[in-house]
Amino acid sequence: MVESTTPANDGIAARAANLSKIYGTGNTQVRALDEVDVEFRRAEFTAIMGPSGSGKSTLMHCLAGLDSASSGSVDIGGTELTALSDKQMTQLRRDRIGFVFQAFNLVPTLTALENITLPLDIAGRAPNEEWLNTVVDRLGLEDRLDHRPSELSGGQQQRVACARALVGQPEIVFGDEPTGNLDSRSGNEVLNILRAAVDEFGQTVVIVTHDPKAASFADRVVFLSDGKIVDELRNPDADSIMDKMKTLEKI
Ligand SMILES: Nc1ncnc2c1ncn2[C@@H]1O[C@H](COP(=O)(O)OP(=O)(O)OP(=O)(O)O)[C@@H](O)[C@H]1O
Repeated sequence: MVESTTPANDGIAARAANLSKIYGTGNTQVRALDEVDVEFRRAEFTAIMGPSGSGKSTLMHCLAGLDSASSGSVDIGGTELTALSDKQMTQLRRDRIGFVFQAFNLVPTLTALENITLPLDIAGRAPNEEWLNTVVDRLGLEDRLDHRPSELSGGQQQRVACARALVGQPEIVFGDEPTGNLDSRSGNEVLNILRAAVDEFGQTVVIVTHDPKAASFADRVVFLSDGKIVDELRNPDADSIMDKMKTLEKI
């Protein structure tokens, strides 16, 4: 396990400092992130929004150690990611970060339960049975545990993906458009689960979304435009988020 190198009790689960990401070279160069400074507090639910191409996925991928920064730094719970070897980065992603993707990303040949415990199995960690039962129960998956993904609805598959992300009690859960492939009812179920994970279990959650309704479940919405953080809202409602997005899309 990659341990924190600074005290983990500063209340910050993840931090980007002066973070830039440049794709390509010469004429085709794109500055996807432009000196971004942002912090994500523990036990908070944050949504990242912004017009298409503003850098949302790039920011999330750099924060989650799925992509590397061109300059600047990213810190997860006191561990500076740029200082890690590939092996240490893989371990950090496995042990300290949970992921929920738009496309669910479940293993088709495994049952729901096997999918949920897969990251722990790979890490050689036994699940905490009480916590596993709590998560399964809270997500309403008790009678679906022996089913394979193809035998589950999209909403159920995404609930399995949420259980997989939460069961290891990671320091932070990242969601890349976690409701993007779901109807509004299933999407609301997933958002309620993420909200409850924050409120009841002190989980830290950061999602990228295009949907103002989804973002309104968050404690805080951070707005990106042209690779920069340009605004944020606290305790937002869907209307105020939509108004903010309209002004950004006009720029
Ligand atoms: N691998 C890549 N190579 C070159 N350019 C890239 C790459 N990935 C992203 N970009 C560019 O970086 C910028 C930011 O992309 P990013 O996917 O982070 O935006 P986004 O806000 O998530 O967009 P969307 O809402 O459309 O998903 C865009 O101009 C995009 O074209």
